[in-house]
Amino acid sequence: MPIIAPSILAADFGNLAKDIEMINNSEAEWFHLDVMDGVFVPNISYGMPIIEKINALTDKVLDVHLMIVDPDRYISTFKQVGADILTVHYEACTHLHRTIQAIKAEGMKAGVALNPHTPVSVLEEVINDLDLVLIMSVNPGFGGQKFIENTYNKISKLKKMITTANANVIIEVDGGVNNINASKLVEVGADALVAGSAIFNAENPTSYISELKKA
Ligand SMILES: O=C(CO)[C@H](O)[C@H](O)COP(=O)(O)O
Repeated sequence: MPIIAPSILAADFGNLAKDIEMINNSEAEWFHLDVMDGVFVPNISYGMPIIEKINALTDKVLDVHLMIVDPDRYISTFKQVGADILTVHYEACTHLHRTIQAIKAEGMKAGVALNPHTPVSVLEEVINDLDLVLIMSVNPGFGGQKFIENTYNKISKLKKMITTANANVIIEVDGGVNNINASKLVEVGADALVAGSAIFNAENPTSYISELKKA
C-alpha cells in the first residue's frame, strides 16, 4: 500500500489546526509541505513558522519539498523546525551531490525532485545516495493542476534504474494525484502519493485518504 502524504498547500490556513487534526486521525503517514520562494517557481507559499507549528501538532513524518533556489542556505534551519525528509530540486542545485550529503549530515532523509521536463537519467550517479525521488506530475508552483500523463513512463524508468542499482529509494509523485490515477501510479512503481486539492476538496477528506491508501 502506498504512503499517503497530504499536501498542506490545499489546507484551510484560516483553521489549520483542524486540518492537521484530520490528517493526524487519518491513514496518511506523512505531511507534505511545499515551500515556494517566488523565484524558482512563480508562487510564494509558506516557510519555517508554519512547518514549526505543524511539527508541534503531529508525530507524523514531515516531508518538506523545497521549490527554492540555492536550498543549501536553509538546510539546518529546516532540520531545526522539524523536517524529517528534505527534498531539493535537481534544477536548483549546482552541486547536487554536496547538497544531498549536507541534508544527510543533518540527520534528515534526502530527496531530489525532478520537474516534468527533466529525465530520470540525471540521477544515475547519485541514486545510491538518495532516500527519495520526487517525480513532479505537474509543473511546480500551484496546486489544482492537471496530471501529466507521461509521469507513468517516467516512474517506470526510475523504478528500473533503482532496481538495477540495487538502491533503497522511495518514489514519490506530486501533482494532480487523485483516486482515479492512484492505482496506476502504484502499479508502475510509485511508493508515496502526494495529494492536495483532491483530498481537501473532497466531501470527506479522511475517507478520501483511505481510498488513496487502498490504491
Ligand atoms: O505544490 C504542488 C506543485 O508545486 C503540488 O501539486 C501540490 O503539492 C499538490 O497539489 P494538487 O494535489 O492539488 O496538485
